[in-house]
Amino acid sequence: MALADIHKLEDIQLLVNTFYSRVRENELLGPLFNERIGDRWPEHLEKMYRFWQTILLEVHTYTGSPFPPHAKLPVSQLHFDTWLNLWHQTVDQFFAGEKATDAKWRGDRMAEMFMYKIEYYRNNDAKPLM
Ligand code: HEM
Repeated sequence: MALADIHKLEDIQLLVNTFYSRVRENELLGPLFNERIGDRWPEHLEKMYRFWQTILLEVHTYTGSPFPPHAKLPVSQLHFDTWLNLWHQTVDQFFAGEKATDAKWRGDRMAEMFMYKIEYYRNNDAKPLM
């Protein structure tokens, strides 16, 4: 059966829940997330539904600043590649279409931007404003 595209909040929830359950089990990424998030996983997942709902469904429920929690993470390109592999795999497992393609493209762009900014702040002793 052909896969449907991402249309509604329940689709985002399936995507986000499956993705983060894989992240938590991942050897490289799991400890990084679990150590920081601890017992706040329900809140993190809720926030990520809002983030992706805002980007993909244009329902503007996310009002945070995505970058600051990443600014000082001890991560390299390998962490972002691992994150992106899991994200692409999870999107492709459940969905196909314009929104699914956009979800992967947005993930790529955000990862690229985060890695760039992380390196910039590492090399320049400056503080991120947003
Ligand atoms: C190596 C890859 C990544 C790691 C290790 C990582 C880790 C984290 C951690 C630890 C938090 C903070 C949770 C908390 O303490 O509340 C967070 C928040 C968040 N992450 Fe990531 N992340 C990664 C990649 C990404 C990418 C590629 C995106 C976007 C596509 C993203 C979007 C977000 C957003 C929107 C938040 C919530 C920010 C807020 O508080 O409003 N992350 N991430």
